[in-house]
Amino acid sequence: MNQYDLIVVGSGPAGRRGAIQAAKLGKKVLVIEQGKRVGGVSVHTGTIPSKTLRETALNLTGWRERGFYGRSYRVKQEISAEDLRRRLIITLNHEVEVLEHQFARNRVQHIRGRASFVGPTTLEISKDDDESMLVSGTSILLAVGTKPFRPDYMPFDGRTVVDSDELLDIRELPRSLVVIGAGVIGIEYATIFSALDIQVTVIDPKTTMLDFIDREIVEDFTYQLRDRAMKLNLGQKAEKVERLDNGKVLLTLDNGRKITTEMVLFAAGRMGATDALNLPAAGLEADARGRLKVNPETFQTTVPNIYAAGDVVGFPSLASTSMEQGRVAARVAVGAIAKEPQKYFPYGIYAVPEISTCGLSEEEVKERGIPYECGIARFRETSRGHIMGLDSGLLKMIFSLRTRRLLGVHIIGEGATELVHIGQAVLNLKGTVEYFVENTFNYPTLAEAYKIAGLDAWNRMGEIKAE
Ligand SMILES: Cc1cc2nc3c(=O)[nH]c(=O)nc-3n(C[C@H](O)[C@H](O)[C@H](O)COP(=O)(O)OP(=O)(O)OC[C@H]3O[C@@H](n4cnc5c(N)ncnc54)[C@H](O)[C@@H]3O)c2cc1C
Ligand SMILES: NC(=O)c1ccc[n+]([C@@H]2O[C@H](COP(=O)([O-])OP(=O)(O)OC[C@H]3O[C@@H](n4cnc5c(N)ncnc54)[C@H](O)[C@@H]3O)[C@@H](O)[C@H]2O)c1
Repeated sequence: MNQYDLIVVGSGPAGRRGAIQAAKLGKKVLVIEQGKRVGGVSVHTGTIPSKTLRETALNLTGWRERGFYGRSYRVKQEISAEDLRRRLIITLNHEVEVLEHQFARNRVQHIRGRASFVGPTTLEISKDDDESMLVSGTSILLAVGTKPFRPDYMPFDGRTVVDSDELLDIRELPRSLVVIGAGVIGIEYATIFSALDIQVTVIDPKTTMLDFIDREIVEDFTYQLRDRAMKLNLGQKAEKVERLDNGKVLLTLDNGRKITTEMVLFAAGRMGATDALNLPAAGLEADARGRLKVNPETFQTTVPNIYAAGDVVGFPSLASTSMEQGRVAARVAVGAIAKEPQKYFPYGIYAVPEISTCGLSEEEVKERGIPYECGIARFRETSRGHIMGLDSGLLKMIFSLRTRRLLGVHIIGEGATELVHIGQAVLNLKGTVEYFVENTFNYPTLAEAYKIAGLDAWNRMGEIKAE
């Protein structure tokens, strides 16, 4: 039986970062991945495909130029599923190639197969050809991620009623789409398909959406979605979903309303992918959603030599945070020093328009009883915004009146997910409103919105700290 310093199960963001970190520290590392190619959900069915689809949709529709040429402007008149898939395949191939090369040059060994525990230090790898082998690791990092929640009552067929994995394989674009679940996945896909001029309806039993985002940003977002005729049925439940003989799908809502659509995307959460791991053999147990409990600083599970990182440990379930968790877990696992991560990480929602946020929302600041002031800039106030033809976009910053420090930055509009990092740096470096007032920003840029929002807050804050 081959013996390794660290065995990593899963090659998504957490697994690959963890594996490479341990290899850089001179350790003998094995990655076990059941998928045909390395990369995990992030590369094959999650982050990268959805963001590629978004970019392709925006390019082919000419979305970014519509501020100048009107809503009917299109770069390509008839956009097909094949148009979207073509670019997806090229992007994914590049991603996999880079990963395989990283594994090879760092001497990370990689075996394709499904891992399950035989004991706390031993895993069995089952391969496609029914062969299996045993491997042993001083430490084991579980980076198995999640899979879509697929309840029995949903008549999935991979064609007209699909989950977010199956959506990437559709052969034809529907003329209408109902999205069940107004979480991040549901909202991102709903707005991407709406940008393709597909009639989109979103249904969610909750009366609000994206609750972790500043309300003012969500209100602006909601206004923009309604303005382009997307239907948001919040506080409503799809009680019955039936496939009809004519190929369409009929939904009956709890208020009696009926909706007929060509396609349903069910995006109501994800489950930890722990069912195949035979956890009891290692002395571990997952919760009802398949997730593992870890020490949030070391990512150690209740079994000392077994670590878990990424989506399988729950919130925040992002590729970005998963990478960092995997790196920290691997360092602890092989006995290296691991610093605590910085307090504030950004959240990017790649909807159309995109949203990004870092730090406290206005609601959270109020809840904590911190006296505060907000500064707001609209992209249409910036020269760059004029050049780009932007008629929407908003940057909001919240400052403490006691310390003058930045508490949160919230952005909606073009480039939000890139722009947020300026705010993130100021937050983590404990900067104040003066940073934005006293520094010169490139001109014309969208980043100038920081200056405008900083001045907006500063004008109302005065120059003296509140008691
Ligand atoms: C549609 C969608 C869009 C997203 N967009 C974003 C985004 O824009 N930004 C962002 O930061 N995050 C995004 N995410 C979240 C992001 O994809 C995840 O946070 C990230 O992939 C989690 O990484 P991970 O390493 O935990 O596991 P995963 O990427 O889920 O990878 C786990 C891997 O483990 C393998 N595996 C599981 N069990 C076994 C086993 N028993 N044996 C061997 N291999 C196994 C799986 O095959 C898989 O390849 C998105 C997710 C989805 C679904
Ligand atoms: N840009 C990004 O960073 C990004 C993008 C996509 C996904 N993700 C990550 O993926 C994870 C999963 O996203 P998600 O959107 O699937 O889950 P989620 O848990 O965020 O949202 C699920 C939504 O479905 C609703 N819902 C729950 N059960 C339902 C039911 N039975 N019927 C109808 N609606 C129901 C909930 O009210 C909720 O609004 C998130 O934690 C997110 O962090 C991140």
